[in-house]
Amino acid sequence: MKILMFGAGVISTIYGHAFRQSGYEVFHYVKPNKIDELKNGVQLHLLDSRKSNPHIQNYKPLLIDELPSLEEFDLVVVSLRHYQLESVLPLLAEKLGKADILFFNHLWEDTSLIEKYIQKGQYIWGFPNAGGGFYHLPHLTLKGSLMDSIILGEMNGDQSDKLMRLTNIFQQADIKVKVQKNMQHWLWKQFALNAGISSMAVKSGGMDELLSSLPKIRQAVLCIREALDVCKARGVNVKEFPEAKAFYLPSWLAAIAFWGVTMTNKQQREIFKAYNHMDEIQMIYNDIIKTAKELNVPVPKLEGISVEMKKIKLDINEKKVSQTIV
Ligand SMILES: NC(=O)C1=CN([C@@H]2O[C@H](COP(=O)(O)OP(=O)(O)OC[C@H]3O[C@@H](n4cnc5c(N)ncnc54)[C@H](OP(=O)(O)O)[C@@H]3O)[C@@H](O)[C@H]2O)C=CC1
Ligand SMILES: CC(C)(CO)C(=O)C(=O)O
Repeated sequence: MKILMFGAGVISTIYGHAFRQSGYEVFHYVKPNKIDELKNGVQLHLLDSRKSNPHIQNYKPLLIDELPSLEEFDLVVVSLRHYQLESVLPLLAEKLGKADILFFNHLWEDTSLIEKYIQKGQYIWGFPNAGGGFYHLPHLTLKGSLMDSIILGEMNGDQSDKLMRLTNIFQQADIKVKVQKNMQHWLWKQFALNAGISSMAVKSGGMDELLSSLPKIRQAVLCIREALDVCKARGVNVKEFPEAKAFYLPSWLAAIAFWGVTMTNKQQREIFKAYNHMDEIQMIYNDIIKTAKELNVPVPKLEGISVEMKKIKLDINEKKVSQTIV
């Protein structure tokens, strides 16, 4: 089995490593300037819910800086920040041939963006149940978690052969697949959850500060509800997703439940704490606010964070985590 990971970001590295562990031949297509940065590999500090011990290991990705024909591969995984997608679509389309692509990231547009370049039947969407961030300690280190399941679904809800084939590939790496019938709505809902949580983390001065304060978590719950209102205005029945429905409990109860999850699920807590893409947080926030304006959805709590969001520059979490694991 030959797999191409587009890039060597957090998600591509975590799953590239998991695929290699299960015997697949994994290549990472990276920009030329990354070859030198990655030549000594990446030190992984991963909580892996498939195993009892944390995973501490050096991963040396096989790197290529020229994209070959994608038909050579059994699976092509593209996991980028949502706002990077558009810039890579022409290149992917040029190299695609008869191959299929798994997009494995957030999406806030609709799929017409993708279909300007890639036909409906040639891609599928998934979402990782993993995450974290890179730290220079000074060796390049990826701190985060890998859970034992992912989300996957055809945009039209079909149980296609492609879906089955991809499910098998993940299952052989001990990763279960939870199939979503309405992937577009699932992705919008997920984007809204991210917007609410990560913008309140910024407002709180960091994820630790947020997760250790019930009043702040309650504010995050209220922000999430506003972001979910934007999804509702796009026609999403948010209550059909249990992880979103929980935020409609009375706000203190929802806050306690959320805090409880982060206390008991140490992998999820680690993802929240190690995640450090401050510019992505800013873009997700800006996108939610923009759509709220377009659709006339009031989002006063989120708008109340605009000053802090504009000031985002430095990576607060990076400093904290580096102190704890060196
Ligand atoms: N990190 C996390 O905890 C989680 C992330 N996600 C989602 O998964 C998606 C991916 O996230 P993540 O892996 O963290 O993001 P990263 O920024 O770590 O990874 C994206 C990678 O793609 C590379 N890239 C971008 N454009 C190109 C290009 N033209 N050619 C080659 N490489 C390119 C980037 O390289 P460069 O940096 O050089 O531009 C970067 O290494 C996002 O939607 C994110 O929200 C979901 C759950 C958790
Ligand atoms: C960890 C988090 C919230 C990024 O912080 C995420 O899981 C997501 O992007 O949906």
